[in-house]
Amino acid sequence: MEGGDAPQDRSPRLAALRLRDLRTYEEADLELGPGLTVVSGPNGAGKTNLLEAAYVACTGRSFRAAGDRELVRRGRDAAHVAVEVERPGFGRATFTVGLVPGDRRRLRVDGAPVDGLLDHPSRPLLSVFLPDRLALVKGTPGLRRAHLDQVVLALRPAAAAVRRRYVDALRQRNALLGQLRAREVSPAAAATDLEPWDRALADAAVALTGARAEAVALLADPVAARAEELGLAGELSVEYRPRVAGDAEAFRAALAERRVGDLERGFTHAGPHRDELALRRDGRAIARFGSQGEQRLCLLALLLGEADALQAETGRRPVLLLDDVMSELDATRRERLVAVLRAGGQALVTVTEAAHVPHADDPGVGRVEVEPGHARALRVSTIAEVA
Ligand SMILES: Nc1ncnc2c1ncn2[C@@H]1O[C@H](COP(=O)(O)OP(=O)(O)OP(=O)(O)O)[C@@H](O)[C@H]1O
Repeated sequence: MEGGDAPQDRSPRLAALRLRDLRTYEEADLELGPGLTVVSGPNGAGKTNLLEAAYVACTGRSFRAAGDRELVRRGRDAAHVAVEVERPGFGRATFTVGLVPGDRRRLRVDGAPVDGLLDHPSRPLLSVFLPDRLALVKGTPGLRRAHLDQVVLALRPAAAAVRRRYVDALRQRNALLGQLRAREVSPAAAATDLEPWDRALADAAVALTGARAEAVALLADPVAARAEELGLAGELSVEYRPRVAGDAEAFRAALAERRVGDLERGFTHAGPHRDELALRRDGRAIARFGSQGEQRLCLLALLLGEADALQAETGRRPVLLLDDVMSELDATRRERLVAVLRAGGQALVTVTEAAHVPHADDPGVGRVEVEPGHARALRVSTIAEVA
C-alpha cells in the first residue's frame, strides 16, 4: 500500500466479543485490540470456534456453512454472540446474533432488530484463512470465480446488480434450452427463440467480465508484492482469463457458435460462468507446481493483496481471521508474515502454541488463551508503530 495518497483509514474493527452457549463456549467475554492478536490453545479447545463466532456476529452466518443446531452448544437451546465494533469517526456499535435452532436468526444492531448485518456501514469486512480454503488455490475454477465475485462486490458494491443480471439471464436461457431440447426443436428454429436471451446474456456478460477484469487489475500488483514480501520464490501473477473476451457482439457470436452443443446438453457453455482466475508463479500454475507451503503463501498473498486493494479503493481494510496459518511455514516465512500482520490492520491468528508466532510476547501483540469452554484475553493488542 502506497501510504502517501491512501484514503484515511476508516476500517471498522472488532473491539469486543461476547459469546453465550456457542459451540464449545458456555460464556466468554473478550476485549480485542486493533493490531495482531494471537489466539492459542490445544487442539479442539475452540480456537476456530472463536473466529467463527466473530464471523457469525459480523455477518449473521457461519464461514463453515454450519446450521444453528451445530452452532448452539450441545445440550443448550439457544446461543448468543455479540460483537462490539469500532469505526473511526462513527464510534461503537454492537451487533448481536441470537440463534435458536428451527427459528429465524435474530439480528440486532445496538439492540434494534435488523433484517441483515451485511449492509450496515459499521460492519467490518472479514477476510478468512482456513486450511480448507487452500482449495481456492488448488481446487476447481468455480471456487476462484466465486471468490473473485465476492472481491468484486467488496470493491464495487454496485456490481451486485451486474452479477444478478447475468445469473438471471443465464438461468432463463438455460431453462429455455431445456424446453427446446425436450421439444426437439432444430437449431435453426431455436435460434429465433433464443435471440432475445442471447442479447440479454451477452449484455450482462460484458458487464460482469468488465467488473471482474477491473477488480483483477486492482489486485494484481498488491498480490505480487505481498507474495514477494512473504518470501514466495519467483513472481506470483493473478490473471483473469475470461472464456469469451470482447464486446456483446463477440459474446453473441460465441453463443451462436455453441448453439448446437447447448441444445444437445440443455445448458449454456460459453460465458463468464466458465472463466478462470489463474494463479501462477513464474508462468506455471501454483496448484500443480507449488509445494504445500508455497500454496499457503499464495493464498495468504491473495488475501493480503485483496485487503490492500480494498483499503486503497474504499478506505476500509478487512479484519483478517487466520486459522492455523503458521503450519507448514518455515521460521523465515513466519517471521515475514508476522511483520506484515503487525504493519497494519486487525488480525486474529490461531495457533496451538503461541511460541509458533514470532514476537507473540511483544507488548504490542494481543494474546488470547483458549481452553475447552473458555477464552480469556491475556493482553490486548495495540496498533503497531510501523506505518
Ligand atoms: N455445538 C457444539 N457444542 C459443543 N462442542 C462443540 C460444538 N461444535 C463443535 N464442538 C467442539 O468444538 C471442538 C472443535 O473446536 P475448534 O475447531 O474451535 O478447535 P481448535 O481449537 O481450532 O482445534 P485445532 O487446533 O485442532 O484446529 C471439537 O471438540 C468439537 O467437538
